[in-house]
Amino acid sequence: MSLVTADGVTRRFGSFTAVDDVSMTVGEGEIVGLLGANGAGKTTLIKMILGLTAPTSGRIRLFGAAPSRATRTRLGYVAQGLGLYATLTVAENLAFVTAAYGRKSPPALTGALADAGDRLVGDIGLGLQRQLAFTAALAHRPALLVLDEPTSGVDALARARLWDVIHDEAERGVGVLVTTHYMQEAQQCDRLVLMSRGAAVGAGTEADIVADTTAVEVRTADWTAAFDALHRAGLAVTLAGRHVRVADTDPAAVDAALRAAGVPADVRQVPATLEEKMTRICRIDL
Ligand SMILES: Nc1ncnc2c1ncn2[C@@H]1O[C@H](COP(=O)(O)OP(=O)(O)OP(=O)(O)O)[C@@H](O)[C@H]1O
Repeated sequence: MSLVTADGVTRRFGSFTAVDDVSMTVGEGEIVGLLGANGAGKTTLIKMILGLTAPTSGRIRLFGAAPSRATRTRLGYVAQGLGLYATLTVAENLAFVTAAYGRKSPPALTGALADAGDRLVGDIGLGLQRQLAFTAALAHRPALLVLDEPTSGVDALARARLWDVIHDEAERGVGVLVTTHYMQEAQQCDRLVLMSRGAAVGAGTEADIVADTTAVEVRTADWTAAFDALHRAGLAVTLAGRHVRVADTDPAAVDAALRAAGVPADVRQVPATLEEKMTRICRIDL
């Protein structure tokens, strides 16, 4: 069953279109990633799915019905700003959220959160705050988890732990909608929706999205000179090990820039990575 269905959803703010005719679904046990540059419309789409903002046109269905107080009790939401109370303790925050969802007692705190139970949330680190926000969002056993940039600002280990929780929930049948800027996180999703300037410009698996997009790989003994020359030519150049890669261009343009700088190199067209596909889209956004 589809937990979320967005059907041709548009949201305007005055004459500005923040979300433009987006259709998407999230099914049971599915992790759907929402990707896009800052301002692409991800948070606005999430707010419409949660029922916090009404679409200007189009239709949202949450558990088969229009978003409402009733549907809201079946979802867990971790906002970008986490929505915790800095002047309450860890335990008090959890008790408060649990009560707000009408459950009698909060779940037992475990691990580092248990050790920090009596500390004010404002005094604990961001990694632990994010862990608490997850625990609070999951306390009432929601059928759908909506996560807006859930791991931004936390270290790699804490990020991996949070993703373990996300995968565990999905395995129990919970649907997950997650926005992220991290390509490694995007690769953990079952499906992706790419947003640019409010519109969904790509959808499907990573392979579906990258499709036949290509990048250029440069092999050379003098990769620092090659990187420098391509950067100065205004190309989207990155380093992958000692290989120089250039997104959103063709071999002829790269060859010309390298020749002009007098850097001998072997230039070839290769399949793009997801990140390079995103670079392409984000450059269009600028
Ligand atoms: N209430 C509002 N009034 C006017 N414009 C808004 C409002 N909310 C969002 N916008 C605009 O809509 C666009 C999309 O914003 P949104 O927050 O959805 O993007 P985003 O993809 O979530 O970006 P980010 O990753 O930075 O949060 C932005 O240009 C933003 O300024």
